[in-house]
Amino acid sequence: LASRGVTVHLADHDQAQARTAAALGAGTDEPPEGVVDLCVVAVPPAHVAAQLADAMRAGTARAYLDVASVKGGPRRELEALGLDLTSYIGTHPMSGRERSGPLAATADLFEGRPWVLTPTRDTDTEVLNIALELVALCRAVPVVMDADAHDRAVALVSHMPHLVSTMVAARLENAEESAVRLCGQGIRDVTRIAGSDPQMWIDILSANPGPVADLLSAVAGDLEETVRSLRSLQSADDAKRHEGAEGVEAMLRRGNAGQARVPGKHGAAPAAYEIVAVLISDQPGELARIFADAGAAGVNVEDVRIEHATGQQAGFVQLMVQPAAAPKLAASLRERGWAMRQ
Ligand SMILES: NC(=O)c1ccc[n+]([C@@H]2O[C@H](COP(=O)([O-])OP(=O)(O)OC[C@H]3O[C@@H](n4cnc5c(N)ncnc54)[C@H](O)[C@@H]3O)[C@@H](O)[C@H]2O)c1
Ligand SMILES: O=C(O)C(=O)C[C@]1(C(=O)O)C=C[C@@H](O)C=C1
Repeated sequence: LASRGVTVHLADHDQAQARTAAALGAGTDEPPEGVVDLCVVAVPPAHVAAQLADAMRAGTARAYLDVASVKGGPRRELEALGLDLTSYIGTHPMSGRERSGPLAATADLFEGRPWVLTPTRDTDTEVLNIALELVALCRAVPVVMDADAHDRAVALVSHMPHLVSTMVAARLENAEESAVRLCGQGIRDVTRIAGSDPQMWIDILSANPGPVADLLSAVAGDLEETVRSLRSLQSADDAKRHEGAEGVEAMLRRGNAGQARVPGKHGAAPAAYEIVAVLISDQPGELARIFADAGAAGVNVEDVRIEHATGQQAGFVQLMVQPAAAPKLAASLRERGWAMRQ
């Protein structure tokens, strides 16, 4: 917001956090002089209602919103406090980090991501419009939903996956070092969010336990079925092994079908890009150089992933490009001296 010319006043119960955010260019930690247009509350879900109530009673802003990961609970808490909620709208940007605090923040975090807005019949149109302006300034994609429908949806796409990631990561806790050192990109993808703050997630899960328990129980059913198939694969009997393989294959194919439904950039269907993998060293400026060389080759890089090699000052950059452009890009980069993965 600050980079788009909005005056942002930062406040936090831990002053050092607001000061750090201000030092990073996110705004000022000085309080505003008068009433502001919009008050954005971004505190752990259990504190949202109290924080909003304080701001509303102090007449801080013309409109109020929160960004908590759950919507039904905070709304009901606010209603119980007897506040006038015409100036409030509950929202949730569907993008985040597994680390907390201003040092983990990035200015482009919400670009192209859904941002849920949960207006009710009581919400002022002016307040909804201010929220839409915020979403547009952050270059996110607004999605209007009912608060409880939102909570059921995020149980499926965020809360249950968080627990499954956590359980996979938990298997590593006491694993042999000789096994853990082999961690590749697959397990990094599956476990990244398991590094999140447990207190924040206790708040989130406490506000949405039923839908998450139902989904986890369905996952437990799939786990049991897959264990049965794998046990059949261990059998000496051909027919049983065949049955086991069919069971595992059916599970893997269901996974393919679900994964294909995960939206790509800007909510569009995932594009089928070709990957051009280039070896880079951990030197400053390597990425900039490779992007400049891709640009010089006249190829648009659609997406990028970086794979770090354990214990080495090197890694692979996966440049995702339109399939037709991949051979041209690979040839041009090779010509400019880059080492490519075949
Ligand atoms: N991290 C994510 O992935 C993500 C994504 C979308 C929404 N959210 C939601 O955003 C909110 C903030 O999450 P975050 O990841 O930015 O956390 P964070 O830990 O980075 O920031 C929370 C801040 O709130 C402050 N704080 C805590 N209690 C407070 C209180 N009572 N009064 C004032 N300040 C208080 C903390 O000092 C901290 O600076 C949460 O409601 C979370 O559910 C998080
Ligand atoms: O990618 C992350 O690190 C997240 O925290 C992401 C994520 C998610 O599940 O997508 C987690 C919780 C938030 O409510 C919104 C986003």
